[in-house]
Amino acid sequence: MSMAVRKKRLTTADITALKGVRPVVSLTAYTTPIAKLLDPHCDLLLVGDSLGMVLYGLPNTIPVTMEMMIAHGQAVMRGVENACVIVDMPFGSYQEGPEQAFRNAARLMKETGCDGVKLEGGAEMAETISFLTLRGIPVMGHVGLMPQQVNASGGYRSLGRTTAEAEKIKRDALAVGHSGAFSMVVEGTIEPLAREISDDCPIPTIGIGASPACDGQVLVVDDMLGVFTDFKPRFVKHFASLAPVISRAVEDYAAEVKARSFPGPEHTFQMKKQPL
Ligand SMILES: Nc1nc(=O)c2c([nH]1)NC[C@@H]1CN(c3ccc(C(=O)N[C@@H](CCC(=O)O)C(=O)O)cc3)CN21
Ligand SMILES: CC(C)C(=O)C(=O)O
Ligand SMILES: [Mg+2]
Repeated sequence: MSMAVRKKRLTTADITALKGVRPVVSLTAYTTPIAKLLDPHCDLLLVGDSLGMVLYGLPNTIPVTMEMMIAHGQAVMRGVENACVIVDMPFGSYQEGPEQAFRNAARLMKETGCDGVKLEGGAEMAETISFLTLRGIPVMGHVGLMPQQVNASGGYRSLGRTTAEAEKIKRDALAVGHSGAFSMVVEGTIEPLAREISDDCPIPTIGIGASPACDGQVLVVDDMLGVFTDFKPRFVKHFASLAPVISRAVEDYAAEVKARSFPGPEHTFQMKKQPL
């Protein structure tokens, strides 16, 4: 007798348990077909608010809404059977305090079926992270370069080069690390600082522009595939260059339409052959 066995998706607890075992593999995902392609190879898929810049052409992540995060969270959930799925809380949906954060995080969980949420912030967010985790919402932290602070920090630059800056980020990481968060993103920090944080925090650090010293890595999928090319930060590696592939395909299509060589007979419907 054989039973159909379905392997269960990774939980946030499974991600935490990977610390000290092997690096956590993570990428962003925003759509069902891309989630299906990434799912077998990734431990964690992040529905990042970077979708505002990557999918919607916005100048930064500030205008991203709950409705956008819910729509794309639902799309990604339809494509996964292995990876843990985390949805970014957008700017303005959690900074007022723990109650506002819980209300919006619960909405993301209920309406998408995701495994947890991510929010940006250091020591000032530790109380909010504890409030959510104690009430059943797994939270991923995000310290170092925090893109939702772009209007306060005046741009996207790597951090931790001065001792004052490094000490603040260290304090932030430790506060998040002891707040109940299951894991945290460390973004845009120098290697020695990322190593110290990873050594001293009890939860996995997932780096982006934060060196190989982290307990895992994450990249924006459109960056690593070479689809999104408006800017290329130093930390991005193009594992493929799809932009020119897409351009060439569209160029060929345009030429064939103009030449009437597409659609061909194999793409064309005809009347059934009738008996004479
Ligand atoms: N497509 C995309 N990829 C990302 O990694 C990403 C987003 N969008 N949107 C949200 C934030 C913004 N991020 C960014 C954007 C630009 C740089 C950048 O241009 N960095 C330069 C300068 C670094 C410095 O001055 O220290 C670099 O060369 O890395 C870094 C992070 C990271 N996140
Ligand atoms: C790159 C990750 C960490 C992120 O926050 C995003 O994609 O929005
Ligand atoms: Mg984000």
